[in-house]
Amino acid sequence: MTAREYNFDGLVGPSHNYAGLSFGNVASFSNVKSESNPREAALQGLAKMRALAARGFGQALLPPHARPNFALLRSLGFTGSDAQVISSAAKTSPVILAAAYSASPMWTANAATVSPSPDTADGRAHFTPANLNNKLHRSYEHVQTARALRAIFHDERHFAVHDALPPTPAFGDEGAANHTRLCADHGAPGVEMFVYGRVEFQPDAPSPRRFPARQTREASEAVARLHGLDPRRAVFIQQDPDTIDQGVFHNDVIAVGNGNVLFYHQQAFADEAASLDGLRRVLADTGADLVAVRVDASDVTVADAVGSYLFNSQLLSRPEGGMALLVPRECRENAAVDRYLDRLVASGGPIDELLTFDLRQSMRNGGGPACLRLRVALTEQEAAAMHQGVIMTEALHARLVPWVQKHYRDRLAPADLADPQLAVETCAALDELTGILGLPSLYDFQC
Ligand SMILES: N=C(N)NCCC[C@H](NC(=O)CCC(=O)O)C(=O)O
Repeated sequence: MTAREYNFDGLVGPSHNYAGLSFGNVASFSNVKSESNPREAALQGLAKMRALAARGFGQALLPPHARPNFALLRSLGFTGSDAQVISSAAKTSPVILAAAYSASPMWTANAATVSPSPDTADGRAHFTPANLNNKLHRSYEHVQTARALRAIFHDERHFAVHDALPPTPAFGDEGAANHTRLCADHGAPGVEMFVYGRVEFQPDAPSPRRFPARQTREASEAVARLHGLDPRRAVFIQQDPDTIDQGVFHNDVIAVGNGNVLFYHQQAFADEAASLDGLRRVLADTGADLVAVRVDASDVTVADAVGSYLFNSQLLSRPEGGMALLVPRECRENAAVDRYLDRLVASGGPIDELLTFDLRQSMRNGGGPACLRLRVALTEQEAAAMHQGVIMTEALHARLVPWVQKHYRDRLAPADLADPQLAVETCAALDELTGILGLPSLYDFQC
């Protein structure tokens, strides 16, 4: 069956800001309390979506979440009118207010894990929203994510959207950022590779010492079970705990795969040789040969990988053949990475084109091109069955740009989160957005 990969990018919400909420994410911590530009962030994201759609890649979007999250604030004891809730949270605990205001759902690689229909026992595409329970500001995203996914993938003959895993450290789940599907073809059964940072029920297993391992093996195994994956085609690999301690808080900061190609850093996995052997063997059973593009530490250090987000690139199969690597501008500004990339595309290997995008606003919170997208491989029938209003087209882009320009601020400082007007503006923006996307009643405030 022919199938095509769609990248569902997170549309950046109007409250995009730098609050330093993600311990272990170097960029989030370094840019804490600096001023953001939500308008520019949204336009940078839209420019990427538009360019990929224009090149013939499947491109769609996931809408932002309502902010601030009043349910969270009220559950933590802030009372009164919406304006009073904001004002008392701002006075008592600005960090809680920032958590309730985070635009982090823009990083849709963490929205869910997706198994396309050729991999699952019931022949449907399965989605499990990630519980993201390692960070307060991300731990409640799954509620709205499930709602949006159920609205878009509403046809239960084709799609199954599960609830998130139990929100407890044993089942820490960060979604597709730690999940890579390798295959001969999107429409053929593939190998699903789950990368975890620690094992809850085996306390002597290696784990990082400095920064948290957000994904557990137990969570990855549970998602594979929920999706009805064939155990012979699901592979579980441990991330190198030392790289987590150097700021590699998700596997997609150190490796990316597409088709039969795995582009990865030598220090990505705890046991590189065994991991690669296992993958190669399992992939061979599906009729595909693994092409491993290994980046040596002598060419690019882990620090350079984290600073440039080389591996947080999108590896894309061009409709006309060959693969392009979409990298953030920071890769061209890092001398070692820049040199490496020039050699990579000239090497005669599978990656023969570079696309460079300015995603600085998102990058400053540790979100590169690959963080901004959720990959969903769909057959033609499935693509026709999903909600069409979220598919990126020139026409949709042309409606969204003025919508952003009308509603988004061009500067947001931490103190601005205390301004009750920001909540009013956000609500108006999202209300209008549901009209543009044709997704009525997407948010609680609309019910
Ligand atoms: N690697 C992938 N797939 N995603 C990147 C997510 C970045 C996100 N940053 C933040 O949540 C920062 C928010 C702040 O500090 O304001 C995170 O750490 O979870």
